[in-house]
Amino acid sequence: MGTVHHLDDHRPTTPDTEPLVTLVKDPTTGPTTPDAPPTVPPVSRAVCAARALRTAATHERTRTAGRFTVRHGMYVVGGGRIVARRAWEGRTATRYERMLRAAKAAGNLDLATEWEKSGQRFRAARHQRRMDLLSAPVKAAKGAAAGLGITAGGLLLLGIILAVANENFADLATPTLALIELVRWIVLIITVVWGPLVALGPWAALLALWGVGRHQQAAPQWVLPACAADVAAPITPSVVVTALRDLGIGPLRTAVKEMGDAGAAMLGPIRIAGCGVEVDITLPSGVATNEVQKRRRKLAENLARHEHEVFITIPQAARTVRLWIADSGALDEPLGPSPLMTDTTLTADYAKGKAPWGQDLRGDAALISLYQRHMLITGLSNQGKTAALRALALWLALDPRVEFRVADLKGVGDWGMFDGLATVLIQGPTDDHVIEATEMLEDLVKEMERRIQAPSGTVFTPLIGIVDEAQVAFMCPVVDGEKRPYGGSKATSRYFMAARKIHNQGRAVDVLLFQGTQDPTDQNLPKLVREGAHTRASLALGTESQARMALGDKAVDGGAAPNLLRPGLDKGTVVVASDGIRIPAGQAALTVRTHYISTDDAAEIATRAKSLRGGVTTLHAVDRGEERDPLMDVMTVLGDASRVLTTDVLKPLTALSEDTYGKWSHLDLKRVLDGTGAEPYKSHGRMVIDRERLFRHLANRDTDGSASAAE
Ligand SMILES: Nc1ncnc2c1ncn2[C@@H]1O[C@H](COP(=O)(O)OP(=O)(O)OP(=O)(O)O)[C@@H](O)[C@H]1O
Repeated sequence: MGTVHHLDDHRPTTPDTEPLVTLVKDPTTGPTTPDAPPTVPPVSRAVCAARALRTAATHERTRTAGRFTVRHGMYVVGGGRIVARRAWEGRTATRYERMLRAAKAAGNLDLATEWEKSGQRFRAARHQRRMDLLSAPVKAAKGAAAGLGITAGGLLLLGIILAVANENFADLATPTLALIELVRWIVLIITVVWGPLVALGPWAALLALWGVGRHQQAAPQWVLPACAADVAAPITPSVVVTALRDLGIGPLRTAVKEMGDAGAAMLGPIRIAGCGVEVDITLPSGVATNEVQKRRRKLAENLARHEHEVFITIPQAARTVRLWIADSGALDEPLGPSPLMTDTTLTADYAKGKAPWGQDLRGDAALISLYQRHMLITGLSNQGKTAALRALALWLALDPRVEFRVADLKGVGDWGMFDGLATVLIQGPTDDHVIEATEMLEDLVKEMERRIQAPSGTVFTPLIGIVDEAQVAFMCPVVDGEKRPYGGSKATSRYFMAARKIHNQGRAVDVLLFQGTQDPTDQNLPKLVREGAHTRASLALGTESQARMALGDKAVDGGAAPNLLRPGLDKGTVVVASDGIRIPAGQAALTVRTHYISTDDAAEIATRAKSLRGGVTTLHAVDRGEERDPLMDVMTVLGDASRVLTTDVLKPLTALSEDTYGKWSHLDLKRVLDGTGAEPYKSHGRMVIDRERLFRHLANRDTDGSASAAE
């Protein structure tokens, strides 16, 4: 009850009584009454003191001061260690042995032999010096005696000359006395400064050790100032070796420790490469290249970089990894405009030319050949997939021989500029659009088969089918009259089978398929379709398994990692696996920052492409022979009856046009009637169509049509 009472008691309390805390902390103190002054148990003071002590000890200023003290103390200790080691190494063969071990660990046997020989030479010279030392005292005594004799003789001679010159016999001893006076003065000076020298000497020595330690940053990492790990730290051999040592790979750590300063023997020259540097590292035996590859983030952080700023590839040389390390922040700089925009006279050559797509990380132009290669580009939503794919198509459009058939299953106008350039342009996300896109692909298959049967040697113009947002097609649930699904990846799936056929046989007759898809899964991008593309490119993706879907196992195992691109920040950066682009030997993929061509700029390029070719008439639906008006045909079939069963409509429709309605199902009927107000509905348990409603729709449609025509 005491607790409740105190909670409700609003009388002022002195700060050090802390009644509430005391009651809560120590329920054994018994109930308190409002009249009795609150008791202050001794434990609360102890708690307060401990708390104050802890606050003081953990305060940021205390910690900084502590780190400062430890750091500078450790500089002296570390400096002492370094000086001692240097002195020791100067007198012994340790240095040669260390270098020998380093060269052996790095697998460089020639260098090891060199160091071994140097060590032997050092030992032989040292032996000689020691032997010379045995006879040194006798030589020194002789030398001293001779020196003394010469000096005394010299002084005497000088005295004689002085005595003769001054005609004073006493001058004979003057030079000797002057020397004695000099010695006396020197002794006097030394006795005066000796005291302060002895007092200051140790401090000067400590200062020197501190200087050495500070220069070498010889203190534990946790006490070093933050700027020691400067974000923009330049990449030096010692930075790379330390980063490798601290990767957490046991044998690598041991090898680097054995090598000490000589760990840099593992590194090739550090070369400037675009907006970063590149260095090859020959790993010591016992360390596999993929062990380093797996630790990309740690390596990057050890190098004071972000993960996306370090690329690890495996070049041809055995046991070697190649690091490309970006200058801090350089990858976030925007890339200049595309040559398609800057050079208005640019034309393209499908067979021999290469599309200027962007720049690789080294800053070299990334040029890609599209000749006889199917293409697949994937990525998360809004990362620049359409722009990257469209940039390639726009370059191809500058070759007037190339024919395009485009289905954009998003349909918000990203491909609108291909109107008047492509022979087919389907734009929209509905099932109807998927059906049209499928038919477009099936037409490509027919054309491909026709070309395959043509006499050998026939030259074909390139025919490029482009399906953007192809995942919409694979996920389409609609089934045709023969119960064949448009979507899915079964042997009966129409889109899938058409894509497969083009993949299998289109290349040789220049019928190609370019597909763009989003956020790949096994369902929206079936395995066989993924693997049928010769050029596979990926923008930022969510996971490594998606990266494998996008680029294939080989590329990912070789270091391709679109899943490590940063969604939103790395827009337009693609990882490409293709034999159409120059990929450095031993690498499986290339990271390309693509030039961004906006929709407006794309329209400008498309206008130029259109001027290169005669007018192209673009079909917005695939031509299925005679043009029929399904609603009018349904109306005809309904005749005078006010309501007709849907089952009774299909047959007469087929009689009207076998070609158009022969394969129609109830679903097709429903599809054309959707949105008309005359959709089939249930009457007495069976689906019917109402004549009156359809009539009303047609009447309105015709009025609207003539009204808009009159405008
Ligand atoms: N190369 C690039 N460099 C910089 N920004 C780019 C680049 N490409 C695209 N972007 C930016 O990304 C946005 C999305 O581009 P785009 O429409 O091509 O993406 P997407 O992946 O096709 O998107 P979604 O498939 O979700 O529609 C663009 O509006 C543009 O701002």
